[in-house]
Amino acid sequence: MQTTEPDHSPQHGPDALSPPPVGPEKLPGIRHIIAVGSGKGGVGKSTVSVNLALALQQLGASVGIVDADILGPSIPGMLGIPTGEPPAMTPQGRMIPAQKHGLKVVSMGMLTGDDKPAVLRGPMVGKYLKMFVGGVQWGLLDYLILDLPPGTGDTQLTLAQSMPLSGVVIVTTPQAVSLKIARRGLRMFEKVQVPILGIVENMRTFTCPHCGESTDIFRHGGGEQMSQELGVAFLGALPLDADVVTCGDEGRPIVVDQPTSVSSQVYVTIAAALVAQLHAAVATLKPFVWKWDSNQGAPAWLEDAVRPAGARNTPIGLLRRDPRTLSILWEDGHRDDFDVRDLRLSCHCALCVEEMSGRKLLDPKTVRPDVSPRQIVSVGNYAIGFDWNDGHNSGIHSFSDLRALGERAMTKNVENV
Ligand SMILES: Nc1ncnc2c1ncn2[C@@H]1O[C@H](COP(=O)(O)OP(=O)(O)OP(=O)(O)O)[C@@H](O)[C@H]1O
Repeated sequence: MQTTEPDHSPQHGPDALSPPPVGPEKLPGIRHIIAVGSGKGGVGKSTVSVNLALALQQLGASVGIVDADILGPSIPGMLGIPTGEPPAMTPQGRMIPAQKHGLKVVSMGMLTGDDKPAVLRGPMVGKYLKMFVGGVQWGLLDYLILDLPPGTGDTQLTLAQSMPLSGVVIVTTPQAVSLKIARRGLRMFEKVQVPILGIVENMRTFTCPHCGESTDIFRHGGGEQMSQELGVAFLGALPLDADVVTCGDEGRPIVVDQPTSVSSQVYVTIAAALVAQLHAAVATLKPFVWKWDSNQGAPAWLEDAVRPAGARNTPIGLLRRDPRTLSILWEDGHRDDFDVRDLRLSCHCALCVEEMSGRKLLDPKTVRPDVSPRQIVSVGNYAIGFDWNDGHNSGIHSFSDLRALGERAMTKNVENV
């Protein structure tokens, strides 16, 4: 039988210290299901999952965690939960999760033990995953964290398509190779319409405990740059910290063992940013296919979602102001009005701009004055794609490009005054 601690987890709902989680429950009793993923292995995804869960708990939420790495479970070890002891079951045949440090936990490691590999075929992995989420007596949870295995394969797709995820947090380290793979993982989630809640950069700066000098061993700021490029929130950067390893190995995660350490404080900041993102996500635009002439399928215009500290690259409204003008309202309250022909001219797809040199291939003289969109579609939560009435339909405008375009136009107008 799996040992469980008495339930010290905070109360669900109005008593919580953090802003109450918003939105309808994703599963009965569970407000938000949040996947934590990465492209590359070993970037600290499980460490982040565990400490983020504990930091959310510190903010007053009740939190569960599923070790969705069915083939290589590591969460029991990090939390100090004995492995190979099957969990207790309710009379109705639902699994009772283990409890440690106030978190409710389910992992394949509890069934198989640490050193016995679970040899399962793809469909079985999917079945276990569904059981670990839907077949568990979770009780009331504000957040259920799913620690995904690395990669962009079957498990991630099964989860993304079969679970009502509130979104995914992507963990990366600052090296180029990790960023590249994280970007691929991010795109996969966007393709299957899972909101990206933000990027966490792990192992950024190492501060020598002897001399106090800081070194960026794996470079610096790549995660932040990626978030800007893709218009995705940057949740925070964690230092490279030897104590994180020791704490993880000893089953006492750093947020529990050293709550005042720099790492723990960053975790609490990341948890708060994640909660803010979930609030914002409730108000963000839903996917759309928008017929320009008839305005059928027009996306929302959510003025109520404007926040002074809102993201610059997150649109909260798109509007056909008149047949020649597309307005975009950004979360920080700024509005851009784009002439649709200017948007056609600014297309930078491979047909309009030479990829290697950046040389413009599109001659403005060849673009008719009355060019306008036939259709505009959302592309993940980072861009829109245009189908133009001149037959061109390969261009995608990312929100960060559109915001920059609006800014350039504004500067030009000021210069011309
Ligand atoms: N910020 C950090 N500073 C130092 N070490 C860290 C940090 N984050 C994680 N680690 C260490 O890196 C190793 C890998 O971490 P972890 O197992 O969390 O990665 P993962 O991405 O989940 O791996 P996998 O791909 O196997 O699932 C562990 O030894 C962990 O203690």
